[in-house]
Amino acid sequence: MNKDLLLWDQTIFRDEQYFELDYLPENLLHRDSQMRSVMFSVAPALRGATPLNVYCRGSPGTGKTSVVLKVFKELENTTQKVIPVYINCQVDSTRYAIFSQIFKKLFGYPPPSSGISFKKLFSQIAKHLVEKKKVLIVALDDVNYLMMSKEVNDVLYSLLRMHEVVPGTKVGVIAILSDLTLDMARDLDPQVQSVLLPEEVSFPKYSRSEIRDILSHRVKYGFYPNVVSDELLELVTQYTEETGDLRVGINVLKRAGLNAERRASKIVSREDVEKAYEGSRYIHLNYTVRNLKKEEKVLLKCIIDSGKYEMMSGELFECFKGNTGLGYTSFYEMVNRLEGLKLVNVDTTGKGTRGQSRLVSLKYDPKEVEKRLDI
Ligand SMILES: Nc1ncnc2c1ncn2[C@@H]1O[C@H](COP(=O)(O)OP(=O)(O)OP(=O)(O)O)[C@@H](O)[C@H]1O
Repeated sequence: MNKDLLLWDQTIFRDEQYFELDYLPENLLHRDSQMRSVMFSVAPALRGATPLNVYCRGSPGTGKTSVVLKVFKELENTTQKVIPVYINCQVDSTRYAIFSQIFKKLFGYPPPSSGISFKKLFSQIAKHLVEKKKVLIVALDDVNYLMMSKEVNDVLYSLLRMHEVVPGTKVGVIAILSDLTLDMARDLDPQVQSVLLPEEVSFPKYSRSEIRDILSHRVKYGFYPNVVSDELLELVTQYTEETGDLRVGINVLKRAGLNAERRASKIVSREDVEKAYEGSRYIHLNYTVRNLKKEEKVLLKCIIDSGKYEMMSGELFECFKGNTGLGYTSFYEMVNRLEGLKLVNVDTTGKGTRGQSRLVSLKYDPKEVEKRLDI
């Protein structure tokens, strides 16, 4: 028997949980200052006072959710006075749904399925907080989903002015935003802004060496020794840096490991990684396309329909204008945003005025983009 081959009951994974996307690492590398800032803002709650509100801002896969969940875990381990509630706004995207989740966390069961009015839901939550002397902290992850539906003002207003309706309630909000074209300071009603006044915590993209550090940690604990060479770790790092999203690297490692196992190999090969990347790179595409505005999708569709997968920006603008009725400023902003999201490349070597002769090209296979556009 070839001893280099894996037996059917053997595995190269020491612990597969290190490659799960919801795995919360014990140590969040390179996010000390963000951890400190969020902890500092919520610290007043430990003393029974109202915490500062926080606004975490950064592109996808830069550790925002992980930092907030880590702080929540610490809070729950430290005190009974604070009730942290994590809301995924993509799932719970209305004020009623969000308050139902808060109710469930406070009481341990959901509000009656027969349905109660929002007013009643609100007052039961507030009453409970006052009676039990608890401070409520609500994390609104992917708050852009509330901003698109304009629900955000109602949600924040209800949370942050709860103390005016029911004196004695203490509530803090942590808003997490990964759509960098939106801005809480600009896109909220002035009345809401005047009560939110958040501490902004920014999450820059990880540098190449930071990505390498984080991924090598996963390799060390997730695989047995020598399964992934340094050279291949570098390749995965490079792929991850191209999308700027750590999820891609983590998923490439997992898939590459599975590819190796399928070949009954005890080590991961370059082909295993390259094949894995073909699947994993679309994680970023799925996430970003889903969050685009309709007009941005139209812009991508114009490039796809041209059949060339790249277009001069003047020509692209004509198509965009024809389909949306929007002007050049919106177009210019959207192209920049799509570039920032790493969906298109913009070649700025052209000589035209106001960037009219920039070459805009798709970074992904047009067929893969089109499948996800949903317009
Ligand atoms: N500093 C870090 N150390 C270790 N793992 C990390 C770190 N930052 C992020 N990760 C991992 O990367 C993945 C994405 O992180 P996370 O969900 O926190 O990012 P995010 O900024 O909230 O993304 P999004 O905006 O897309 O929701 C997770 O699997 C997480 O475990």
